[in-house]
Order: sequence, then C-alpha cells, then structure tokens
Amino acid sequence: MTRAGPPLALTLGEPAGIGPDITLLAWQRRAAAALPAFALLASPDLMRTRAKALGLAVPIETVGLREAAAVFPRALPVVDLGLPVGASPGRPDASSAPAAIAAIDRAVAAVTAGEASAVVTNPIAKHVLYAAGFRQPGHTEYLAELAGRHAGRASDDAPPRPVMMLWSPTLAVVPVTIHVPLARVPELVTRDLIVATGRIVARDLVARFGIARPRLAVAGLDPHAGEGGTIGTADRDVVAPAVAALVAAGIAATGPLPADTLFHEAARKNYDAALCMYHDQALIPIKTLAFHDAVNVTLGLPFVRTSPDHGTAFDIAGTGTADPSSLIAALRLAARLAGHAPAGETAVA
Ligand SMILES: NC(=O)C1=CN([C@@H]2O[C@H](COP(=O)(O)OP(=O)(O)OC[C@H]3O[C@@H](n4cnc5c(N)ncnc54)[C@H](O)[C@@H]3O)[C@@H](O)[C@H]2O)C=CC1
Ligand SMILES: NCC(=O)COP(=O)(O)O
Repeated sequence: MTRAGPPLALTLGEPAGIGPDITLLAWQRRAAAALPAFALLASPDLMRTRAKALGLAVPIETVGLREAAAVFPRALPVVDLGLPVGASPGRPDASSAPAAIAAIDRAVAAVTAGEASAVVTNPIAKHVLYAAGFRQPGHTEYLAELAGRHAGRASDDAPPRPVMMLWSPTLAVVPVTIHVPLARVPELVTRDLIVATGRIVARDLVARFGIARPRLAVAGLDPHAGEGGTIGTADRDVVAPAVAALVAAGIAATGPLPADTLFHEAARKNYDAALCMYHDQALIPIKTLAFHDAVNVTLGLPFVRTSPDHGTAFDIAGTGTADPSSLIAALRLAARLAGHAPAGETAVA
C-alpha cells in the first residue's frame, strides 16, 4: 500500500458531485486496492461534512503535501486550499468554481515542483466553471495551459498539445476532436490534427505505457469510412492521407477503418489505441465496455494526469451509491505511469 516518492495530488473537482464521495470510498479501500498515497486538495470541512452525511468513518487530517504520504495509512490527507466551498450534493453552485480551479492550479504547481508525483483530477461540471468564467473546454486543455505557464518561466517553447485518451485493459480510445459540437467536427478534423494527435499517442504509448511499437487504428468519419468516396469525401481526402503520413513517419497506423466494426472483440486485438474523429465515437464504446475500469489520461503533457472516466453524477451525489472503481483505477494508473507502481506492478501494457 505504501509507496516511495511524493504523493499523488488529487483535486477537489465539483464539490456538489460525487468527487468527495468516491474520494472517501477510495481511501477506505486503500489497502484492498493497493492504492498509492494521495493527498486531496480541497476543503477539510467539506470532506468531514460529506463523510458524516454518508456515514463513513474516515478520519481527515489537514496536512501539507510533504506530510501526506506518512499520514495516508491512518487518515485521508487533505491540503486545505483556504477557499469557500458552499455547494451541497446534487446542487452545484458557481461560488465553488474558484476552489475547483484552485485545486487544479495547485496540483500542477505541486507536480511541476516535484512535491507530487502525478495529478489525478476529480470530475468538474464544465457548465458550472464556464458560468464562472473558465475559458478552457475542460481539464485537458487547461492542464496544457498551466504546463505552458510553468515551462514559460524557463523557455519560450509553445504550450504542449494535450491529447485525451480513455484507457482500460479492454480498450484505449483517443478522440481527435473533443468538446466541440458535432456540426463542427467535419471542418475541425484535418490531416494535420490527425497526424499531430497520432504522433503524440504513439510517442506516449512507448514512453509512458512501455509498448515498444504501438499499433494505431484510425476510425473513419463517415459510415463505412466513406465507402470509397461515395458516402462523403473526408475519409478519402483527409483521414487516408493522415494515415499515410503517420505510416511514413514510422508509426504502425491503419485506416480509415469503419467505426461501426472497430470495437468488437476480435477487432480490438489488432490495435493498442483507436483514434476516433469525435468525442462520442470514442467514448461510447469504452464507457459501454469498461465504465468502471476506464481512466481518462492526458497525453502530451510534461507530467502524468489521470482522471475517472465519468462525470459529476449529480443525480447520486451524497447518496452513498457512487462507485469509486474508476477513481481507484485512475489513482493506480497514475502511480504506474509516474514510475511509482505499488510493489509487484510495473507493466501497464
Ligand atoms: N473528467 C471530468 O471532469 C468529466 C466531467 N464531466 C461532467 O460531468 C457532468 C455530468 O455529466 P454526465 O454526462 O451526466 O455524466 P456522468 O458520468 O456524471 O453521469 C452519467 C450517469 O452515470 C452515473 N455514474 C457516473 N459515475 C458513476 C459512478 N462512479 N458510480 C455510479 N454511477 C455513476 C450517473 O449517476 C449518471 O446516471 C457534466 O457537467 C460534465 O461536464 C463528464 C465527464 C468527465
Ligand atoms: N467526456 C470526457 C470529459 O469530459 C473529460 O474532460 P476533461 O475535463 O478531462 O478535459
């Protein structure tokens, strides 16, 4: 259960959602799940109130990041952000948005300074943060912005390009476009975007996941991958040239492949990750096959970030029915990708 090195930094997320619930439940299962030490960046009062409401006997200690790993075996270590958190379960309140954002900021500062080994985020409600002025579509893009800000102190490099991957032992998928309206997907799916995304995925599958020669399956955009240009031309004119460019770059990419037959059991044996053209093309299959095992991993960052695959689940927050499995998987995967696997576990692939 214990691990060497600094703790994982776990963010507050949306306090009216199930983030506090699954955090308490994950800590309770720390021994059975062989969890690495983590520190929650949140309000200790919020966590005490939620633990009481759920009837969970979870001791909560307010700590600094340096003490978190030592405290973790006996109590849930919480780093107090010192910001008000007023939302109650199932009733999001924009006044909590600054605390949710501050937790992400603090987690990135900690991992950049070596005080945390990786960032694990609890789910945020995007519309709540948008209402409070948050300008990025989600964590994925905001983490890249923060990484760029930290790097910017030392270099003039462009901010990193973040790539969302949903990973599970059963399937890994990458949405090439993420939180955009479906109507805009055809204009946003460009050859350059597919190639840049594929290159980052291939690089990080080698570097972080230890897959020597990753195989990428690239889904077509249109039905039957365009049926040779007779059901749309995007697959012939955009996706196929992108796959050719990836192959020319030495990456084992195939496609465009019809998306409707890409995810059945036999097909999944042919690739390590599927590049999909839009959010639901990627997330529907993995959430159907592996809702409680899948983890959201951001590739392309200079640090490790994982998250549960699900959202805030306002409908069940504070009821005691939230399942912490995906958060547990996210904590375990973060430790493994950061090179701090619990004893006996090293490989990810
Ligand atoms: N990484 C992140 O920050 C993410 C945030 N979201 C946000 O979550 C909010 C709600 O999104 P929805 O589409 O409703 O998806 P959701 O994942 O929050 O909920 C969908 C359904 O799954 C159930 N569910 C989710 N997680 C569960 C768990 N751990 N145990 C048991 N049941 C669970 C919920 O009760 C609900 O019925 C949105 O505002 C969205 O922006 C969504 C996905 C990821
Ligand atoms: N649907 C996935 C999702 O919303 C996760 O987004 P992010 O906050 O991790 O960028």
